[in-house]
Amino acid sequence: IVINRYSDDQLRSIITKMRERQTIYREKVIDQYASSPEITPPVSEIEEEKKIKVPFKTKLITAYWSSVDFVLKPLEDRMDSVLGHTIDPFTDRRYIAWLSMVTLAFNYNTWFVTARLCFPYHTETAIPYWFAMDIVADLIYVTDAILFQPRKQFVKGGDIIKDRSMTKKHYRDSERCLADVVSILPFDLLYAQFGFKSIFRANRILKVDTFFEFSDRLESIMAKAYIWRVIRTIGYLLFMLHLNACFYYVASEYQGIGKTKWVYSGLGSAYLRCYYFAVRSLINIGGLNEPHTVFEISFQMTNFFTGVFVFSSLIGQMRDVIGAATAGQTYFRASMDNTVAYMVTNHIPPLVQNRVRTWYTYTWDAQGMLDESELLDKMPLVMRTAIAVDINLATFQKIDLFKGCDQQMLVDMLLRLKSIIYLPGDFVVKKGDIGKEMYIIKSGAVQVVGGPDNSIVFVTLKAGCVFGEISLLQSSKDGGNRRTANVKAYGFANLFVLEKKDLFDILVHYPESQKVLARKGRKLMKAKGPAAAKAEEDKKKGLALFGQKPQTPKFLRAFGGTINKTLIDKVKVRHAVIHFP
Ligand SMILES: Nc1nc2c(ncn2[C@@H]2O[C@@H]3COP(=O)(O)O[C@H]3[C@H]2O)c(=O)[nH]1
Repeated sequence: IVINRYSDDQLRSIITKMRERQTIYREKVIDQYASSPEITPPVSEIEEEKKIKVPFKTKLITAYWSSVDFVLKPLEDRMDSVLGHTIDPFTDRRYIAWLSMVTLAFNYNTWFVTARLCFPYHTETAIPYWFAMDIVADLIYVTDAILFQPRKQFVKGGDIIKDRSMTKKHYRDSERCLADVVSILPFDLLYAQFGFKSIFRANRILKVDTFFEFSDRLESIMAKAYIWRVIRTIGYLLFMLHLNACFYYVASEYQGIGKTKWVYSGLGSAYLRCYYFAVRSLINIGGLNEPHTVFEISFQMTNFFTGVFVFSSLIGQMRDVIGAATAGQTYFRASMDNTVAYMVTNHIPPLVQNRVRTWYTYTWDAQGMLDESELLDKMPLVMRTAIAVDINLATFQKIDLFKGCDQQMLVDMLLRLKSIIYLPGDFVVKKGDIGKEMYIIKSGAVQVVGGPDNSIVFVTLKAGCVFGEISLLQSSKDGGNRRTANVKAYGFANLFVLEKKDLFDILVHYPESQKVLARKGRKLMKAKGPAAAKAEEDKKKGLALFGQKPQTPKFLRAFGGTINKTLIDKVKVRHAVIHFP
């Protein structure tokens, strides 16, 4: 019975919405990371049915992991206090240290499994040692698979998953886990049937992913990552030679050791001699005994081809790594060479050329690059801010001019700074010029100079001081925006430049700071502006010794302006020559 059509419709729509919402919440309960309802359509019935039907294989795997958990849970819980609930694989140094251990174990397996397979290294006396070392390597593998890998945090849909059950599940579902499990399968048990043979340990090589992970992490934390890259490439080269030495020994055994001139003679250290053969043969050095049999010729030819293709590409890779590491230096050299060539073509005076060269060399030595901003521009704002704040905020907070200004304004300013280097004696600011930027001294010093030939030094400003702010903070009315003094670099001066346009762009957003700076600007103008600067100049020249010009006495004035003037001029001359009391 419908009493009111409208209210009936409303109620029905509410019920439908409630049902939909219930479905979504149910879905969220099953998977807490499911996307929001606006994006994900409600789960259809068929999909839900699919979820319910768990295949036998999945059931088996779940049962397997449950039993593993049952056995390992006490150990895992105990290790929580040492390793933490989960591990951040990107920043946790302990994890990187652990990866180095696993890499060591992996390398032990990779190099020795092959060597032991080909060379007669399984002697009665050596077997116990091999056995002991194998066990140590296996323990490292197992520890990694049980305690470290399942703890590794991962990123899902932008979220860092730190929940242990999730990290464990993520690892267990990954191919890495499959490789890890296969790599620790104890085929060694077959020793009982077939004897002590390293072939049963060949599956240990499947843990190669850990080696690559270690390599990536190491690169990301090293200041000079190219050093590791070169070492790694050399490692690949040595391993190729090692494999070749192994093949050569097997080939020699196949032909009969010492049977022909080409094969290994059986004298001295087998490994060393075979490695020596591999080096000469793969690097195409030559000077080897000529192969005679078809087998020997084929082997040798394959070696030469491998040497040409594989070795040349590895050596090329090494050149790339070193090239990338010195790219900055190459760019600097090219820039300097081009500038010098340009100056020579345009007959620039040698003095200027020398200054330009000095600037290039000093800039490179001081900051390791020509333009820092080029590098920072590529970064997201938040990173640039972090770097700028870290390097310069403390210095900025100490600057008197900015005291009382908004902190955020200072941060905004830091982001607009440009670094620039002046050579000794360079004029940074010239009196009377329009002030379009202000400077903060990063390192070195500048001098405010004046008088004839700029020989009077009013003040020397050091690292952390600001200059060029007076004209910047004045309006262009009445020439207030003109530089009030000359400022010269004393030694090499590394400065930050803040352009007027940038400063005013920032100040628009900080009216309070704008007022503070305007007030300080007026004060500075009074204290150091043209009038004050003139007085200071006079003082430095020595004229200020006599203080203010005294008023002409009344009775002298009575004698007339001319006498008065002559008298005073005479007095001035005497003052200038002798120290008049
Ligand atoms: N006129 C003057 N300028 C000074 C003095 N000490 C430092 N300076 C700086 O020298 C700068 C010259 O250019 P600005 O006038 O823009 O700003 C000036 C000040 O920042 C001083 O005693 N007098």
